[in-house]
Amino acid sequence: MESAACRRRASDAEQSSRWTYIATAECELVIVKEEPEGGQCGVSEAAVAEGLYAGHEVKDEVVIGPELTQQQGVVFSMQNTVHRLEEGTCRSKPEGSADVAPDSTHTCPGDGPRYNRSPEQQHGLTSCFVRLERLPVGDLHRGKPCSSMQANPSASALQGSRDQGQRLSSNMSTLPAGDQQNTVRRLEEGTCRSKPEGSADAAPDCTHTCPEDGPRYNRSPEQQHGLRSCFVRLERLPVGDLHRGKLCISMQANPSASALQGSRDQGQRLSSNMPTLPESDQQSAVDKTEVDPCQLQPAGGAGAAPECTHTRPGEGPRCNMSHDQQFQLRSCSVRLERVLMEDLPRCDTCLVIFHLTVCDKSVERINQWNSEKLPIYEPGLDDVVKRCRGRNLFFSTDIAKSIQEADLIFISVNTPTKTIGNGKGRAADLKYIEGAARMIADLATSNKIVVEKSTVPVKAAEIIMKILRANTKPGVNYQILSNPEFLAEGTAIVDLVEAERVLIGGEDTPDGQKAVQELCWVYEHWIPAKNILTTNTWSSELSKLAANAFLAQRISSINSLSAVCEATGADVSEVARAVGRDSRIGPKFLEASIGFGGSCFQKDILNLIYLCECLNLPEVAAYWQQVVSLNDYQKTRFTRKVIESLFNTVSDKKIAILGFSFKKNTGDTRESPAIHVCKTLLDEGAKLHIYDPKVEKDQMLYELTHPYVTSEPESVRKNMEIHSSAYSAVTGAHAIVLCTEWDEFKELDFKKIYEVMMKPAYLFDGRKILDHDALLEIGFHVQTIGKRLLKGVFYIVNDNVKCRKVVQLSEHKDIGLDGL
Ligand SMILES: NC(=O)c1ccc[n+]([C@@H]2O[C@H](COP(=O)([O-])OP(=O)(O)OC[C@H]3O[C@@H](n4cnc5c(N)ncnc54)[C@H](O)[C@@H]3O)[C@@H](O)[C@H]2O)c1
Ligand SMILES: O=c1ccn([C@@H]2O[C@H](COP(=O)(O)OP(=O)(O)O[C@H]3O[C@H](CO)[C@@H](O)[C@H](O)[C@H]3O)[C@@H](O)[C@H]2O)c(=O)[nH]1
Repeated sequence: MESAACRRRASDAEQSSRWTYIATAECELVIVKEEPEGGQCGVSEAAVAEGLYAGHEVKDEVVIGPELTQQQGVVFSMQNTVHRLEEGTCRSKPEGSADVAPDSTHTCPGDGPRYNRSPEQQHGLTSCFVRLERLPVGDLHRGKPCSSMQANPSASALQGSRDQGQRLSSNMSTLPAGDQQNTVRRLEEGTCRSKPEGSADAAPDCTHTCPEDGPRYNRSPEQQHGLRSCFVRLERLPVGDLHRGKLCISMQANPSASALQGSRDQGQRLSSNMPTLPESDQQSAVDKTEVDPCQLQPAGGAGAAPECTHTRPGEGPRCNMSHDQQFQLRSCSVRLERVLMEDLPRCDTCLVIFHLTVCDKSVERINQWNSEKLPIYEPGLDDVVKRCRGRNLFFSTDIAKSIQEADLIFISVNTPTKTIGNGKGRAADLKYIEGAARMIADLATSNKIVVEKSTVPVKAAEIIMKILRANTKPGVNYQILSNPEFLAEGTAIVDLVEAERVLIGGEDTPDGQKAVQELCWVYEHWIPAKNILTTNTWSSELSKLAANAFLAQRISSINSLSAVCEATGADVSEVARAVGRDSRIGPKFLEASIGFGGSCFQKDILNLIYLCECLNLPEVAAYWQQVVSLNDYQKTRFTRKVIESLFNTVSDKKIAILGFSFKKNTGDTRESPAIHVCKTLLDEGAKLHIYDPKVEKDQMLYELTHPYVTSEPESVRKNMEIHSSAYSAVTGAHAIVLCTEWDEFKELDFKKIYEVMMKPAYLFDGRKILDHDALLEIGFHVQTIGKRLLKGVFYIVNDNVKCRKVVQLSEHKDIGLDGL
């Protein structure tokens, strides 16, 4: 497929002409008007006239020359900004503007008159849409050319420039877009290895920590200060922010050249009213200002402006503001932000700039999302919700309103395995997807991009498409995209913020590709463009199922080998390490366990199997079926080992279960292998004492008394006890069965535990996380996955030499000193 940058240009070019920014090699930015039908892939006549493009010439008013390269990507990333401008502009009346524009072609929704603006006024406005943003985390370590950072645009260079934002990024433009962020890192960490003008020679006392060789140069604080501006990056504002009409008042002001003169740190200058706030609050300040800029009564401001012509409803009086005050407000509304190095790894900005409303038809869930105790446990999630809820993140059951207001709608509803009817036990139940699509069709009143986020069988987007397009209202168009989610529970935030890849599939039509680019643009706020893959819709849907199938297949493969290890004396961890060292195989997802769990793997492979059966591909279906069957075998094999080791009966024995969630760092119990273990032991008459750091009591009861698990829920309730600590769960137990790899289990005092258990004390480590030698030494009988453990007995040979005699632990007999 052609590059995203090029496609974006091409799709932009299909629309009417618009403004764009072009950077010159001399670190100047010029605004030119782009004439798509004349230019090739975005080069305009004006740009050629400016001498910006070697090899391009104008013939008969048509630009002839080579296709633009990726280098211009950043330039194009600003186009939407500008585009918006022209599209909606503000409804405030700019000074000196004509009255209500009779010929206004503005398409911004909502009421109120619009005003003609002279090109100059529009130019002034463009700077409003510019936003300085800190740079995404992922790209920081590459150490690309420093030379572009030397330039510290002088005050005079800024004079007369109305669009300071552009100025600031002026020296970036000579680098390919993708590399500009790397530049930034160099700056602060090591500074540059290029010799800045007027600097001392290689710094003897250089304390720079930047790795790699080459001399470094001292920079005066001034030079360093100057460099700071390099951290600033221009970005267009997100779609969601643009229709709200919040920015109007603050956009009138166009700070004068003199206001800029003498400022070395334009970034700060632009956000001049921010530094007085604690840094962490600067963004909220921006929001607050946006919420109601017009009603601010600035210190020293005149009273309500009598001639105020703002027409937005529901607003109080507006205040006259001095030029300076306006300048301050302006920078607020525009959200010019200083780039703070310490912010970089956190990616707050990307959470702040989009307005998200999460809707669920479950009132209970939404209430939980709006409460202090969120409905799920996920590391880091509380912080994110706390920071964003009520600002740009909202949880609501008002689905109608949310659908009507949104530009993009993500369908993220559940897609469980069917439990009845055709395809029962394998096919995905798409009733929730269908329900969501019908709701959108009923409620939408404007164009929507509908994004299929749920994991679905191939061709599910067609169902959504059919429903939406069969119910389309006049003036409402839909584009349907597939954008599967690859995050894993327990690491969800990191997986989202630093996604290795984002996959977007769309229709291969101009409108489809335009929608794809809109979504790409959203992700590009924090994901490097090279990590965003675009495909057709069906490839995207299938890739999600395939990814999960591959991951699960690796686990089943290593689990199958764990059985071989136990039978032969090989150690599955060593085998996994050796095999995973082959870069073609890789080390991840080779951890043998009691079997994979979670709401996705089994469901999605079954889904794939069903698809293969429907496509009359029985051999392929059988291949993937084996991954699930092996997983069942592994769970059964482990539980059987527990029972056999305990003299083949667990009836009335007290068994402590450590861990109930399907993996560590989540409270999710869906398809947890612990359920299988517990069910089997309960069926055998055991008394279970369960502890999990994050799973609630009710959730365990729900899972173990579910009709799929037992026909005697009362008996289950009687035979299980849920504990709030591992120590209380193990007291008096015959055996411990560790089902989840929670880190805290590694820290337990097993000597203490051994003391309070029945003897012989058995421990079954289903996750291979404990120190088995130490446990054996304490006296435990230990069994684990993929390794035959030897019971060792130490005895004193002389004063300080310890010798260990090993005895195989296969015969279920307690081995004391007499047995040696
Ligand atoms: N959980 C994960 O880690 C994960 C990761 C990747 C992909 N996925 C996929 O994402 C989808 C959702 O997974 P989940 O774990 O969040 O499921 P979930 O069951 O926890 O949540 C789905 C929510 O959708 C709500 N819902 C259903 N129909 C609705 C409608 N018409 N309107 C509003 N709300 C509706 C339900 O009330 C429920 O709260 C699934 O397809 C899953 O395969 C999940
Ligand atoms: O080497 C391994 C890795 C995992 N597991 C187990 O496999 C299950 C699934 O783990 P993981 O994949 O880490 O968690 P999920 O949240 O289920 O995430 C999977 O399922 C999601 C939903 O589709 C996808 O988005 C993710 O990419 C995919 O990893 C858990 O029981 C793990 O204990 C192992 O037994 N051995």
